[in-house]
Amino acid sequence: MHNTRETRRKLAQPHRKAVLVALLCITAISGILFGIVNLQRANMPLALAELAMSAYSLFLLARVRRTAVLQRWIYAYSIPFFTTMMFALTTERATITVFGWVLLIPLLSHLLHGRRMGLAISVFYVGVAATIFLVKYHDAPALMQPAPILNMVILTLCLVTFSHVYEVSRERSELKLLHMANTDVLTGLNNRAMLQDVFEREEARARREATPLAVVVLDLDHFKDVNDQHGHDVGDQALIFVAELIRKRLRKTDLGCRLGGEEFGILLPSTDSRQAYSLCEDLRAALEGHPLRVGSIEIPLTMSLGIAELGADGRTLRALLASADHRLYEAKAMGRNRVVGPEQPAVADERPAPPAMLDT
Ligand SMILES: Nc1nc2c(ncn2[C@@H]2O[C@H](COP(=O)(O)OP(=O)(O)OP(=O)(O)O)[C@@H](O)[C@H]2O)c(=O)[nH]1
Repeated sequence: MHNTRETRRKLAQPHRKAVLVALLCITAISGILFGIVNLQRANMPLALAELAMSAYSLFLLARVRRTAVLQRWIYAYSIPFFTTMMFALTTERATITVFGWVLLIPLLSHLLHGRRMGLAISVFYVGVAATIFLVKYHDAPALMQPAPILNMVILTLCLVTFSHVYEVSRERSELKLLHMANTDVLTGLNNRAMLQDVFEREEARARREATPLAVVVLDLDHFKDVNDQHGHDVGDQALIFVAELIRKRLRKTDLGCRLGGEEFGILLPSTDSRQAYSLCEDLRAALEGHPLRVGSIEIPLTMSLGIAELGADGRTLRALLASADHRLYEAKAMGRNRVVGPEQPAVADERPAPPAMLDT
């Protein structure tokens, strides 16, 4: 249920903001300096464009610090900035050194727009700059030699490539770190931090769309005995086995996680407590019917489950986990290997107690 595109955007936001703020400060100062120099050289169109870019940067600087729509302001800055650069290249009095600024485009566009849009913007503006260069200097024999042209082409290609590789690798590393921060190392399920994140999003959606949402807490019965009788490694295998069972049974929109120890949590969007009960019963019966096999031994396992529903049991994850946990302990108290939900209070039933070997 993880939206990678949205996650990438969120992860990149602080970097992009920092780069944009730094750039706006540099543009505001250098716009004034170049504006003054070009006024003295009587290059009015360029001087005015530079002073206007400087004033615009100051205006954006006041906006971007608190904006919730950073990407729009990034476009609002980068496109006029790169276009002004192209305009500067076309002016009669611009010296050849102005083309040096073009080398900034691949770096800035990747830092501001990410790998895809950054590459597209780089290729477009570098292409425009190359065209201006050829139109302007096609009859300058000193420049139209293979060596200077090769220098410029290779230097530009290097900058486009390095900026792109850097951005791709930064994105991958951040996604990997985020995945590690949200994953339980032993079982590969999500952890409590991820449950909190997803709960906030799903609770807002449930409120907006008036749909139900259920939270389940489940705990292995007499798990201490598994560790004591078969060792900690086998206990770990049992946890992985149960995690796999949960993973297989859940929909893509559900979220299974390990809360800690032998306790697991499940978030079920668009699911009321009756539907959650049926899923929990399936899980309970599946574990009861499939003992863990380690070599030639079979280790019977059972679980107890408690269900809470958004609204009736509270609106925060803490309140829902507390209700589900409370019902889980009712299930334990009633003999274990059972499900207790708001609609199905704990009552003793005819189901056999968990395997005797684990009851020792
Ligand atoms: N192998 C393994 N054991 C763990 C892990 N985390 C917690 N445990 C063990 O899980 C056991 C939990 O024991 P208890 O809290 O007494 O619960 P229980 O034996 O399942 O009893 P009930 O919950 O009352 O049915 C302890 O022995 C912990 O050491 C883990 O990551 N791996």
